[in-house]
Parts: sequence; C-alpha cells; structure tokens
Amino acid sequence: MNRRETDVIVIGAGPVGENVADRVVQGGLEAIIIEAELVGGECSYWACDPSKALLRPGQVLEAARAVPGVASAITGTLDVDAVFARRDAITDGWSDTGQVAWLNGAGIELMRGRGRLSGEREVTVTDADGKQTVITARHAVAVATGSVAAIPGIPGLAEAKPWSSRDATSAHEVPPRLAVIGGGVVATEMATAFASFGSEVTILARHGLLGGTEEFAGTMLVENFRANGITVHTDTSISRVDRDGDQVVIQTNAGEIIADEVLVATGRAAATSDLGLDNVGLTPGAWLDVDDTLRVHGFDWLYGVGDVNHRALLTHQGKYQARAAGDVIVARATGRRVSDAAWGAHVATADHLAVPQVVFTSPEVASVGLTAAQATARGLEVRVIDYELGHIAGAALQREHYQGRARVIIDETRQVIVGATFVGPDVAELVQAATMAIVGEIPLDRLWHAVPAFPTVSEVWLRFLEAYGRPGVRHRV
Ligand SMILES: Cc1cc2nc3c(=O)[nH]c(=O)nc-3n(C[C@H](O)[C@H](O)[C@H](O)COP(=O)(O)OP(=O)(O)OC[C@H]3O[C@@H](n4cnc5c(N)ncnc54)[C@H](O)[C@@H]3O)c2cc1C
Ligand SMILES: NC(=O)c1ccc[n+]([C@@H]2O[C@H](COP(=O)([O-])OP(=O)(O)OC[C@H]3O[C@@H](n4cnc5c(N)ncnc54)[C@H](O)[C@@H]3O)[C@@H](O)[C@H]2O)c1
Repeated sequence: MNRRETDVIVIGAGPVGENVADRVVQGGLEAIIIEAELVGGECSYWACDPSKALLRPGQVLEAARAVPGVASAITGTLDVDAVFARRDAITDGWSDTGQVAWLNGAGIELMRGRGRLSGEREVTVTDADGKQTVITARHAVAVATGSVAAIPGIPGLAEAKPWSSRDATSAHEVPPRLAVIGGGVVATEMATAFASFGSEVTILARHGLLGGTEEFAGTMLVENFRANGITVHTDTSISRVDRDGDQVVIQTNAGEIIADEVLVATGRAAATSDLGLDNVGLTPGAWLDVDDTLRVHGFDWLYGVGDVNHRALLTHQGKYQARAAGDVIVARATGRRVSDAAWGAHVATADHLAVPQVVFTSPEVASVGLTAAQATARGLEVRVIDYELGHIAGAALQREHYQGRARVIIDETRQVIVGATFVGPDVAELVQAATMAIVGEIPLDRLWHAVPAFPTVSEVWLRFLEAYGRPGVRHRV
C-alpha cells in the first residue's frame, strides 16, 4: 500500500471537482483529484452535452419549418444516424483524453480509481487492479462525487431493465415506442429528443410536468407535447412493470402501456453510498449537508460541492460553488481573510435566490429565481407581470405564430425583480438578463434605461416595465 500527502484531495473529476482543484492550484496549493470513471463526469458524457446534442437538430428543424420560404426547402426528416454521430463527436466517443490534457495543463494531479474516506483528512484510493493508495490532505478534502439516477421501487421495474438517463443520452438506436416515467427535466427533454427521431413517446408523470417551476410552464409543455404527438398521462400511478420479450408492459391507473423501452427519469440519488462516509461519522448514501462556504456541517476539513450537496443539481451552479469552495479552502489554508458574508467571494449565495435553468424542450423553458408561489411563501409583497411573447415584433419576425409567455415576479417593497420564467421557442438566452437583474437587485426605475434592441425578443423587458408602470411618473387614463 502506497502513502501520499498533498494539500487538498478532490474526490470526483466531474465539472465541479475539476473546478475546485483548479481554484486550489491557482491559489498556490497542491491538489490530487481522484476519478473512478471519466474525467469530465456525468455532464460531459451522459448528461448535459450529449442530451443537448440530441435536442438541437430537432429544434433547428422545427424552427426552419416555422418560417415560410424555408419550410418549403425542408423535404425530409432528421438523419438520426448523423445526429448520433455528432453526439458521439461531442462526447469525444466517451474518451476523456482531452480533459486529462486540460488537468495536466492546469497542474492538477489525476489519480484514477475509487476514493473512499478512511479517516480524518484521509482518502484511500483503490485502482482498477485493486492497488490501494492512502492519501492524507494537509488542508481539506472536497467531495464532488455528483449523483446517480434514482430508480423507484415499482414492482418489476428493476428486473425489466429500464433505461436510465445514461442509456437515453448514449443510445444508438431509436425505440419505436418509448415510455418515460417521470415528469421532470430529464423526462421532458428526452421525450422531446426521441419524438424528434420518430419514436412514439408516452410520458407517465406522477403529477404534471416540470413541478417546481411556474405552473403555466408545465401546462404549456403538456399542450405542446400533445399537439406534436407525444402522449402525456398526468396524475399517473404505476403499479407494475414487466419485460415481455422485446417489449415492456406497464400497468398504470390510466391502463396498460406497452413500449419497446422504458426510460426512468425520476430524479437523482447522492453518489455517496460507497464513499466511506461511515468512517467519518456520516451516513452512507446521504446528501452532504453544507454551509454557504460548501463546508460540511460539523467539520473543518470536509467540503461537499456540486450535485452531492443537493443545493442545485446543475453544472453551472456546481461550478459556481466550486469557485467559492476552491477559493475558501485556499483562504483558510493560508490565513487570508474569509469573505463569507452574503454575496462574498467565498459563499454560494445565489443558490438561494438566483439559480438559472434552461429546459431544452419544445418549447424551451428558462427560469431563474423565485416563482410567484415561492416568493409569496417567503412573505414578500409580490406583484406578478405576465406577457405573451407572440405580441413582440421580434418574436413575430422569428417564426410564424410564435407562441410563448413570460412572467416576472416583483418584490414590491424593494421594487426589484426576484424571479422570471420564459416559455417559448429560443427563450434560453433571455434568462441571463433576468439573472443579472436579480443578482444586481437593479431597481425597476433604473431598468427603464436598459433599452432592448429592436426587433429582438428581449423587448419583453420593456413590455414588463410598461405593464408595471414607471415609478414616479403618472399617466392620465
Ligand atoms: C440527462 C441529464 C441532462 C442534464 N443536463 C444538464 C444541463 O443541460 N445543464 C446543467 O446545468 N445540468 C444538467 N444536468 C445536471 C448535471 O449533469 C449535473 O448537475 C452535473 O453533472 C453535476 O456535476 P458534479 O461534478 O457535481 O457531478 P458529476 O458530473 O456526476 O461528476 C462526479 C464525478 O465523480 C466521480 N466519482 C463518483 N464517486 C467517486 C469516487 N468514490 N471516487 C472517485 N470518483 C468518483 C464520477 O465518476 C464522476 O465522474 C443534467 C443531468 C442529467 C442526468
Ligand atoms: N437542462 C437542464 O438544466 C437539465 C437537464 C436534465 C437534468 N437536469 C438536472 O438533473 C436533475 C435530475 O433530473 P430528473 O428529471 O431526473 O429529476 P427531476 O427532479 O427534475 O424530476 C423527477 C420527476 O420524477 C417524478 N418522480 C419522482 N419520484 C417518482 C416515483 N417514485 N414515481 C414516479 N415519478 C416519480 C417527479 O414527480 C418528477 O416529475 C434535475 O435536478 C435537473 O436539474 C438539468
């Protein structure tokens, strides 16, 4: 058994672990990063990148079909083999050579194998040959092991060999009939992608779609899915799943559903069940409970960053946490001032107030901050402003019969925006302006001076302000 010592150990080289290690090294400390599978993690090979590669072609085709003069030039359907080939290129054929080169360039040492906490500041790494190395960290251990697909205990489901998100994003075949269990982000995105490839898709959602976002987003998605041939069963319970030869039979309160594959998209579980958490007094399988500097409660050396802390299961938010965590580890190790007040350099304050997310469905759903219900529950004096995006010149120019809706949530006491939701084609890029308005707490009277260019869909910002009224200016009616 080898023994090693370093300043900081990072377990998991997904997008989050890579960024923790990078900040630590940039701060002048040494870091060893441990990876059991591929450097780059879930996001690069089985999640964000391949899923968006599968979604983009359908989106482009739909957009082209919505513009007269272009629509007549579209004479066929998607070339699905070419779509899969592009996805394969985007995942580098599931090789992490490029990301390993990046680690080397950044001065981060990679150790391949599975890391387990084996004591205070101590991690034991077991490589593929069973060889073990015990590493001691002089300053900190950062756990960035992410999450894995959670499979619910529906009778027969596990035996029916369902698809997880990994199977869907790395598929090389299109099942003629695809059933999807779940109504969240993975379910709706993969339903959109496989429907665009010609699959007959049936969504089995326990409640509605996209719970946790503004209700109108889920409602519009259901309507659009149904209009485009995707079957959506809401308020569905499943009593049993069986694989019968080449097909899967699903018993539901909406009747028997038969498909060629069933995708389970029912959320995530913490990747902590085989991490040695019990060796440091924590519960295997649990999410890591951290403070705003990403340090695990009750420890001065253990950090939990990214999906594993369950604050916001998104790559960009995990990388934001990673920047704060890496920098605070350096500050604490070197005795520099820790900036841990709200919005300081060493805290992930935005996790509570301004988490942007884009769901790349058809139509897209882009949101940030609080929903109306969440703002009300926090005791804010809330005003909700809704606007039909199709009324904007930029939207009408973008495509025929543009259908979309946008909502901002205003905290009347401070006259600032605390939440925004956009639903419609190509709304993804609208959300960053909202994020800046929320994080910057830009007063509404100042926003009147942020003029959206004509004719862009961003003119929705002016419409929001006109609907709200200009503070300090009265109009005759
Ligand atoms: C289908 C799908 C699509 C998604 N699309 C998006 C999107 O478009 N945008 C977005 O922001 N988010 C998206 N997400 C979420 C995003 O993938 C995660 O938030 C992100 O990957 C979390 O990064 P992470 O580094 O915390 O964990 P991960 O990416 O899961 O990386 C963790 C790494 O740790 C390694 N590891 C685990 N345990 C050990 C151990 N004991 N020893 C050594 N290594 C270990 C794993 O092998 C893995 O490489 C998507 C998720 C899914 C499932
Ligand atoms: N574009 C993006 O940003 C993107 C894309 C995909 C995934 N992600 C992230 O990945 C995470 C995982 O996505 P997800 O869709 O798996 O989770 P989710 O939490 O978004 O949705 C889970 C769905 O499964 C349902 N469900 C949960 N338990 C169930 C059960 N026992 N039986 C039936 N239904 C059940 C829920 O009601 C919900 O509809 C999300 O937190 C999301 O943020 C992000």
